[in-house]
Amino acid sequence: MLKFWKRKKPADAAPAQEAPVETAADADAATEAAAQVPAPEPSAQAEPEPAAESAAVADSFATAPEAAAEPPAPPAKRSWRERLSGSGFARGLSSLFTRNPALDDAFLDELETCLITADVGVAAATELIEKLRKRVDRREFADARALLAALRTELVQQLQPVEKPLDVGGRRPFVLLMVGVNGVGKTTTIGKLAHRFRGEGRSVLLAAGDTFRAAAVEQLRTWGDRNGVPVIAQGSGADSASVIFDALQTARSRGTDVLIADTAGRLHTQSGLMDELAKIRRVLGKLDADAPHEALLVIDGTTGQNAISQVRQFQQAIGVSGLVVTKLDGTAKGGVVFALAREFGLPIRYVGLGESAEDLRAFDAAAFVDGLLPAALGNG
Ligand SMILES: Nc1nc2c(ncn2[C@@H]2O[C@H](COP(=O)(O)OP(=O)(O)OP(=O)(O)O)[C@@H](O)[C@H]2O)c(=O)[nH]1
Repeated sequence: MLKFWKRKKPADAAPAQEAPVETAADADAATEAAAQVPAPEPSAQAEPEPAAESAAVADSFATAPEAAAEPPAPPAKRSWRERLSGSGFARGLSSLFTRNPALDDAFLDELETCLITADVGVAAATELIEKLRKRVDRREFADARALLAALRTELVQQLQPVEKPLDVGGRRPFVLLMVGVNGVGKTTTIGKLAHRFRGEGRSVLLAAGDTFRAAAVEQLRTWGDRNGVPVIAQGSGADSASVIFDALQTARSRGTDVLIADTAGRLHTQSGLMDELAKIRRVLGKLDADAPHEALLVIDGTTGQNAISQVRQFQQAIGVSGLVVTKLDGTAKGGVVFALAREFGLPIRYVGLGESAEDLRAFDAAAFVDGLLPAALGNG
């Protein structure tokens, strides 16, 4: 899980088998990789100590300085298609189009089933297929390749409204609250985000607000140490809102750019834990009426349509302002991204395409769709 923190020699870091640049998605990957060269951050020791800081907090800071001197080198980055080609969506479409099908009703029905099976959602899939069916009836497509190009355009158009990158530059500290159900990849995403923001030359502070799971604080500390990022913690069993409040006070006194607060994973049906999120928002509001500036809900991309009810419940509890969809590599079907976009229109800030730091990508609608579609016909 921690493999992305291992430092690589420059020769090792070069992409040994990088696919040739073939789409906007891949070109973007290269640009992002270049932008990820970490900039050094002033040592945490050199900053003034905050006035009121708990012993646990001071202890957390003591672990950071050495790592801060040597930020991790950027590892090789793989293309969106490489990461997404194993998804149910990509495999389904690929097997459908590679036999160069005739454009008849049976084919359109199969395509519709393929989209529904890939978690796009029944309403979205039906609507899309009906649009294509009308165009097939008007004989607009010469062959399956032409239809695939039209499908690509439709899919990109569906996702473009939610392609809204997160700008953490407007506030200082910019407070990011991470929420989500158990095991979706929240803590991993925090590690990746810390790495990303450090790479942009920003100072970062982590708040160990997951006081429910004993190992969570240690997990966060490990990532903090590796990235030269201090962690505010009070040990397990502490009040999550109090830890995050402490952290915001510290971030303000230190002039930190970004505060990322972890919270315990919770089932969206656990009302007590959902109430805790509302409390965190209230408590933060005492220091900064607008905090958190982003409430990021992390969704496991393999979850399927259950993701919809998760968003609904977290929306009610805390007011989600952005989404991260993780684990879209591997067994994820991929279509849930379209279902989420259609249902909520919430910005999809990032997607997780793997376990390494560079696999957390700023969401890019065209790159994502190109990664799902068969290369041989439409966009190879
Ligand atoms: N393949 C893949 N695995 C991921 C991705 N993001 C996270 N994971 C893995 O998902 C697992 C769970 O991640 P955590 O970060 O511990 O999840 P969490 O949401 O913090 O868990 P709780 O604290 O129990 O709520 C880990 O094995 C991660 O490596 C991703 O984008 N792709």
